[in-house]
Amino acid sequence: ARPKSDPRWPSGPRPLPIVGNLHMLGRLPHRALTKLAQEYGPIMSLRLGHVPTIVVSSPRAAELFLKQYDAVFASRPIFQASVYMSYGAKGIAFTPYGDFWRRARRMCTLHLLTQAKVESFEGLRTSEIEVAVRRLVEAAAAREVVDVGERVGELVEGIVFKMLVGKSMEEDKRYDWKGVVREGVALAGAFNLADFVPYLAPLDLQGLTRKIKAVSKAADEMAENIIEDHLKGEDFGQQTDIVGTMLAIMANPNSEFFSTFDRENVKAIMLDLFVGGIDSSLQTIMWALSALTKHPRVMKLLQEELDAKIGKHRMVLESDLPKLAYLDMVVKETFRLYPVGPLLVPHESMEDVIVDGHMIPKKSRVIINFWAIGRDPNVWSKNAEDFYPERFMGREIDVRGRDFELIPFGAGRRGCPGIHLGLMTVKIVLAQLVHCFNWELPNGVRPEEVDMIEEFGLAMSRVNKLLAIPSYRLLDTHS
Ligand code: HEM
Repeated sequence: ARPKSDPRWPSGPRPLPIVGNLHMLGRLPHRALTKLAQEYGPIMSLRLGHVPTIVVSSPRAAELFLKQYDAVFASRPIFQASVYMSYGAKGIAFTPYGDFWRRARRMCTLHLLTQAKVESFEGLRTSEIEVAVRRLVEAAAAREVVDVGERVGELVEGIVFKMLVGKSMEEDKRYDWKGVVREGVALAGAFNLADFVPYLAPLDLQGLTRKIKAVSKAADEMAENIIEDHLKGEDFGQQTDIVGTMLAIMANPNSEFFSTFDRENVKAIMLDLFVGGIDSSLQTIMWALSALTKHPRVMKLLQEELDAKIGKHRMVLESDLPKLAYLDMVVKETFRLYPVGPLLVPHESMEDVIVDGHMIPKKSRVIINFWAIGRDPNVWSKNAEDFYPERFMGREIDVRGRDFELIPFGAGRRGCPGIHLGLMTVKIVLAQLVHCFNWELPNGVRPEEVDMIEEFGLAMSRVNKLLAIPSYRLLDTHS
């Protein structure tokens, strides 16, 4: 089908030969697409290279694509990154809809990423957080300027890695684990020309495919080692970490997942959990801390809530989290303004379908611009650009994919299966860092000067470091 010739194909900017509208995306595609949608509407069409693409930019339109017609749009396009990093799309996140994807995802939601499984790691989180807090107390005593991202990075990587594979990255000197995961995330999130103009793929003009191949080789060796270490472990079957649990389920003849997945599937699923699980939580915490540093009024209110509900004589416990209503609003406001997945992950249609009067052909790519929705004054009123957590007061708006004005985890069949883990990590780490420390800006930097400049990627991050001097604010033995 040549969508252009169908009058019901949604309107959009005129494509150029070969590149289509790719050249219009720039370094910050979520912003460029938001501007274009202001001209062409909440269901707009583009041609990215050769690929017919629909961009969705309002809550109502998102609900059509992710709820009403979710079954049609629940597939994913295959990217160069999925070919090499996921063994030909054998994982979850970048795997087209089908029987395999359904079973892999079912295993995650039934066994690996359940609320109960997430809660079972409370002890691990507590001890990792205590180590990080202790180190920060030392920095505080020395009035040290800390690179907040580095500290939070170590902490979150430590927690998630231990949960996934049962040990820390530092214990295993064979690889630069962090480097591999970080590079994998960066490459999986890049717009690769080869994904849009197939006949240019062999030229690899941006050099991305070469880099993808190199990092997948390292990731494969790492994954092989993790699997072997688990299978050889004397406690195989008793291991509680997520990879150990997965391998035990697959080896159990009574499990519905017995012999379902081959070695490459196991590695691909595992790598998806690394790529999906670490940076998303880490960058969300960084955006929240940056916004709080920039807005001392909000920081003060959050610390007052922590003081009132917990008191200055102890650290935050996970069981305190449900009592922290203002923290919940701060986290929602962070997701709204600084979503780590501003365009979620691309979807692909599995059949021709008419949505809201528009004919959308099979194999169209669908981009949900949640960044545009989060900043739309028609949805959030005139102060949409302000960091103002109070906007959620008394409003039943949830992040779990039910309320389409706030979908940082996506929604529907492809919505994030790691949502419990993500929310838990973000909330407990953020609460603890704000409860235990004041964060003062160094060298006379004023709060309003903290910049919020973003870099697009699979997990959108700050461009510049956040530097601050912690000072301990609890009245206990650490001081
Ligand atoms: C703050 C934390 C997180 C955020 C904001 C987040 C956000 C997202 C988003 C936006 C998507 C795509 C949804 C769509 O396409 O409609 C997604 C998918 C996914 N996420 Fe997360 N995520 C987070 C944490 C996690 C964690 C902790 C894990 C696992 C360890 C995880 C694993 C995945 C996987 C496997 C998918 C692919 C699902 C599929 O394609 O079926 N995420 N996430």
